[in-house]
Amino acid sequence: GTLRVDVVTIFPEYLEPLNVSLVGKARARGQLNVHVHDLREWTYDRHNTVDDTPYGGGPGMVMKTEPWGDALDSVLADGYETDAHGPALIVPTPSGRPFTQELAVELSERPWLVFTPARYEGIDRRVIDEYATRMPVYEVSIGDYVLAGGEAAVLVITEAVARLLPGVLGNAESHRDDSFAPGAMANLLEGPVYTKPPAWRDREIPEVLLSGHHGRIARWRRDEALKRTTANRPDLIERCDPSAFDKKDREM
Ligand SMILES: COC(=O)c1ccnc(N)c1
Repeated sequence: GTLRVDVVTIFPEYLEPLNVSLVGKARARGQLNVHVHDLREWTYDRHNTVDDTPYGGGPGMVMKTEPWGDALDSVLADGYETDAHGPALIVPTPSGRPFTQELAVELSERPWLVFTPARYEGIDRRVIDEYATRMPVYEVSIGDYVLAGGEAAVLVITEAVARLLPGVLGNAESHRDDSFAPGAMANLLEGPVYTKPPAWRDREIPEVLLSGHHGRIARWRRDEALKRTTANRPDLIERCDPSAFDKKDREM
């Protein structure tokens, strides 16, 4: 089915990239419906105020409840079930759960994602509490760093989810060997890749890749993946399951 994505933001122009490339094609094919809403449409004062100083003091500003409540009620007014077929609220925040390929898969199986990117200091907690009574709320971080707003995270999450939709990625198989994809490659980074020409500036292709020997090629790729994971992500190494590779090799 079609995935519906709604984004409520004070920077609608930031989401323009969702109209191009992979996500743009998925939209054109009707696999994805993206609606971007300007939060300021739901402000009624002269300055279109969306934030205010934090109770309890402290730096920065917090986004106010009323504009969000009116905006989300309007977005959800299209009617929705409150079960697995209904919308989920996705709140990008540095204090959220880590966004992973596994979470991307989980979100890609839902019919409707409503994103509420906010400024760094966040949205008044009562907004999340209010909508958590009607739908699943995913507070999601795309990494251990702080952004000025959550819009870039919406682009990241939407792209990671959209490419998993059936038919959106040309080669359906390419999910299987993704870094982090479940199965033998779970928790392993992909190794080096090569294509024509066979020689470039005196640099040639590893012989094994030209051998046509699929078993040796798979083993070489596994070893290269293990090398790269050890180098770049030692935290993943103890989680990966090399025995799964042996099974895969035996199949070869
Ligand atoms: C304002 O949002 C953020 O700064 C943010 C959102 C999601 N992930 C992050 N690492 C930061």
